[in-house]
Amino acid sequence: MPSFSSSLSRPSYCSRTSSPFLSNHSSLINGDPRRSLSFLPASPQGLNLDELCVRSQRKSVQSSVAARDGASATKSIPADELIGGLLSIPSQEAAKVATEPHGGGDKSTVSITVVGASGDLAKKKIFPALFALYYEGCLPEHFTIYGYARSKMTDGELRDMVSKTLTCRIDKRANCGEKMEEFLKRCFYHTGQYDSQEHFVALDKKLKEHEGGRCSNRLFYLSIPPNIFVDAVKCASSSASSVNGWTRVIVEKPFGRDSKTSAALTKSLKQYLKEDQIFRIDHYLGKELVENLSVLRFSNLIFEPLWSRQYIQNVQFIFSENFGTEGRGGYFDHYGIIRDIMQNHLLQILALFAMETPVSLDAEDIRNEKVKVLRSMRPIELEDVVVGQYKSTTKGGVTYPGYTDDKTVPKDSLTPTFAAAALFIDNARWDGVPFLMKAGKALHTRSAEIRVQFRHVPGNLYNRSSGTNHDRTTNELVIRVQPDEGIYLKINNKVPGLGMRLDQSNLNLLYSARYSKEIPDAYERLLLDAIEGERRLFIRSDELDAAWALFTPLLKEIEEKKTIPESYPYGSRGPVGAHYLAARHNVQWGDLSDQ
Ligand SMILES: NC(=O)C1=CN([C@@H]2O[C@H](COP(=O)(O)OP(=O)(O)OC[C@H]3O[C@@H](n4cnc5c(N)ncnc54)[C@H](OP(=O)(O)O)[C@@H]3O)[C@@H](O)[C@H]2O)C=CC1
Ligand SMILES: O=C1O[C@H](COP(=O)(O)O)[C@@H](O)[C@H](O)[C@H]1O
Repeated sequence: MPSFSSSLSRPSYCSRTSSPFLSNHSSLINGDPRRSLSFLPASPQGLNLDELCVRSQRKSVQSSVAARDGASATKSIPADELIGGLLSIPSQEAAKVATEPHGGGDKSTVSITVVGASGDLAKKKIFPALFALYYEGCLPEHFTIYGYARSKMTDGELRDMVSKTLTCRIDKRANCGEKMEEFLKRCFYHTGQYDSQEHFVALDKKLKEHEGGRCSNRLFYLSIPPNIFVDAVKCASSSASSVNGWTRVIVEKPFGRDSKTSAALTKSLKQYLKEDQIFRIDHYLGKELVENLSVLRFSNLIFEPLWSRQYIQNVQFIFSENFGTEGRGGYFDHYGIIRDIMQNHLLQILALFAMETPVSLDAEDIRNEKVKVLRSMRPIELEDVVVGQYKSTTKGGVTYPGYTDDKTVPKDSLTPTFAAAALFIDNARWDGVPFLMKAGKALHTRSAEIRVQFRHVPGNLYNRSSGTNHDRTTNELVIRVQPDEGIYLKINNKVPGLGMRLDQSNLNLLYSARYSKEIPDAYERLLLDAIEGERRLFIRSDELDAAWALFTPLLKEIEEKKTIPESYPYGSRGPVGAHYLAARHNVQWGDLSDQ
């Protein structure tokens, strides 16, 4: 098979040079192919690490920043703003940085602080993703990981906790134990309050010890409840920012619960951080098949010409989980499925799916196109939405709890655990095409997929000759995000034999059959991107504003009218209302007819 890999010497697993996105980005946008080799900071201004560390002494650098309206503008930004609010590099350190020769990644460090390290997400996703990156050789030579939380823990206890969550890649178990040991030795813990400058100053001191006078880059991952985001950012930025490299903060969702609260959060964060330091994570954008969506469309001649109202009858974004809110009812009840899944994960995929061809594969060009799609969306009508809530059911002698059986959920809660909606994009490409979304918890299966149903063949010859209505069996392209990642295209074919019977079959790219490699977790990709300063898969503030502008009026209406969700049994296919909704738009849910 032809290989698209470049000869750059980054480990092949984490090298995204085979991706058109990164090859363009690293070599053309930053103009410095070394960035992908040595973890030089991906500053938007195209400086390499050596330059940034030295120039930060001079108080001012030229920085090309993405303007909020998406246009790129070059303006002068004081270096102290650029690097996170502090500029107190000791002169010996500065001199050291300035006199070191260019070209090596070995004089920079990356310190990753997981804020909220004792929590569920940190254990489940962040530490395992960091280990996977280390295991595959994707982390820079000098890196340190700090867990930060209020819980009292020693370094050893953190390592114990983390070690329980680590797994090895299926295809490389050989020296896994050794790698784990090495990784754990790079993990440390600091106990502190999220609003204590003093505790962050102490963290800073420890980080500096590990950084050993090298040019330091710092990444903070806010894996804490949203009500303490701003406190933690305030303390991290003013007491533990890097003084000579970059400082970035990954912020987990929820980013507010409506336009107003989201804008307030953004405003507060921007008191302490520049937009280009904020990495708003939507982990669905880090999923392999979501990444592949643009590749599929823009690098295959056969798809892009079909990508419009002319050939596509409807598009479906389906998310389903076969478990309830177990353990997260308190959080969930405040948000509901529309905020938890639709306004972010599904809408982000929709925007990627429907955007116009970006000018380039640069983050700003892609995000500009996504924003345009979001701004072109028609306000969502309540009548185009169905909400549901799961109820208890007993199957095979086992009783599954209803949503309101969760002790952390009020008995009279109207929070939807299921929603289906028809959305429209009022632009020339998509005029009149229903974009259906469906998301639910406690359904019969766990899956996430994108379904593209094409129009019927005009004047289908086989309708006439066989007397069968083949208009029902249109082509359908399915991108199965999870599980069993794959892409398949439903086509019509003749059943072999002397007669003329038509059948529908799948042209199937099943990843597990095609590739022996394990698919990386979304958090691995996103953490690596944040370390590299690649913003393409993170949400820019204007994207977030547009997403909330679309959903806020609907959410308000649902809440004000106290819309009663339709009940559905735990483990079922969801409320029947979803079928009527689809039928009103002349659509059948593909996941139901595809069993
Ligand atoms: N868990 C998941 O699957 C997902 C989580 N997220 C988001 O990621 C973030 C972290 O999630 P998760 O790990 O589940 O959260 P947790 O509830 O587990 O909280 C993480 C840590 O924050 C501290 N904490 C919890 N509540 C408070 C509080 N009221 N005040 C101060 N500190 C508190 C605790 O650490 P300590 O007491 O030691 O300080 C806790 O271990 C949240 O924003 C969540 O919405 C997003 C997607 C999925
Ligand atoms: O963001 C969230 O996502 C998870 C589902 O993520 P997945 O990668 O396991 O599909 C969902 O369970 C959770 O409610 C939501 O907050």
